[in-house]
Amino acid sequence: MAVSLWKSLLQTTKSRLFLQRGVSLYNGVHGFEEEAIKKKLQQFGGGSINLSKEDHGIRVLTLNNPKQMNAFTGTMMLELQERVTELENWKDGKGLIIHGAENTFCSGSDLNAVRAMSSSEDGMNMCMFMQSTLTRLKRLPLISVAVVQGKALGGGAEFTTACDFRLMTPGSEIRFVHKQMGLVPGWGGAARLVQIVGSGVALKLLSGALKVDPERAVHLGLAEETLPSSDETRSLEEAQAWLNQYTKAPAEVIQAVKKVVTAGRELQLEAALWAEKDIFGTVWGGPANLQALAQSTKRK
Ligand SMILES: CC[C@@H](C(=O)O)C(=O)SCCNC(=O)CCNC(=O)[C@H](O)C(C)(C)COP(=O)(O)OP(=O)(O)OC[C@H]1O[C@@H](n2cnc3c(N)ncnc32)[C@H](O)[C@@H]1OP(=O)(O)O
Repeated sequence: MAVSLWKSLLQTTKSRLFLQRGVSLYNGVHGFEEEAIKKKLQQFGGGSINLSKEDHGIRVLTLNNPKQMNAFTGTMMLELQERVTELENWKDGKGLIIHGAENTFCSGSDLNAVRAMSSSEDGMNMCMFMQSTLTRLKRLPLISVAVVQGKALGGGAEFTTACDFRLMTPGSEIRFVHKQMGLVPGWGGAARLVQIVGSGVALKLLSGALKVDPERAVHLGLAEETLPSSDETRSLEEAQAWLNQYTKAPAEVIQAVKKVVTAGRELQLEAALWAEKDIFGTVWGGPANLQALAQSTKRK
């Protein structure tokens, strides 16, 4: 009796904690010194992370540092955390498109910052900071899609895996170049890659630092499809049309859909079932549900 009570309390706590916004993956117990790393990252400026205005429940996040092929500077890492917080508080959101400025996705960490932060302490803190931000990004109750134009290298390749889906433009490539730098992914990219393509394919992509073109990415299940256009504006429009297929419903329904899928992916079965029950309770008898019940029983 006591064991089952304890177990059920643990499941509830896990499923409730999981649904909370803004929860960092790491804290002082893990040796994460968030304020110290923020101060350090502030020293490596350049570029920005821009978030467009809402358009039919969809916003566009742009990695904007074209002079360095959209490499992530320290201040871009800080701005990304701020934008994710903004998105967590976006009540009417349904979808998010992420792309890089000037027709390339992202060439990973800014190597100038990496060189200046080569101590183990800095490396671990940056790794925990980015893992935490990208985990929050992946858990957003929005359907997210990365539009890969040009190159997504190193941390850029990892970033694409923090989106629900990837669409690639002709001639683009995703490449986990970490091995060539004597590294492994540290932004959570390896763990997510295994979830997306399985451990065998992930092992090949990482150990071979393989260039993954759109055809191969679709074949491996890493990307959904190759967009027809490589032109920046047109490919964004095509991505928007692709995403529209999955966002045609009120925001609270789309958000609930994403939440049950995230729970199913991240929690153990019983905790996922608890979470699903809680999420189901937010839409049962809600406006969209009542409206659907009042209409025809035929699903077209
Ligand atoms: C911590 C490790 C890991 C992680 O976070 O998980 C990383 O991500 S480390 C970074 C991994 N990325 C790379 O190693 C890519 C390095 N860059 C390249 O291979 C090439 O630049 C390119 C992206 C293939 C583009 O080549 P090309 O079209 O020939 O352009 P240029 O090489 O002339 O680049 C233009 C300009 O951009 C600067 N650049 C590119 N990438 C970075 C970067 N990651 N950090 C800093 N700067 C970068 C490059 O130096 C050029 O600058 P200028 O010479 O001043 O014009």
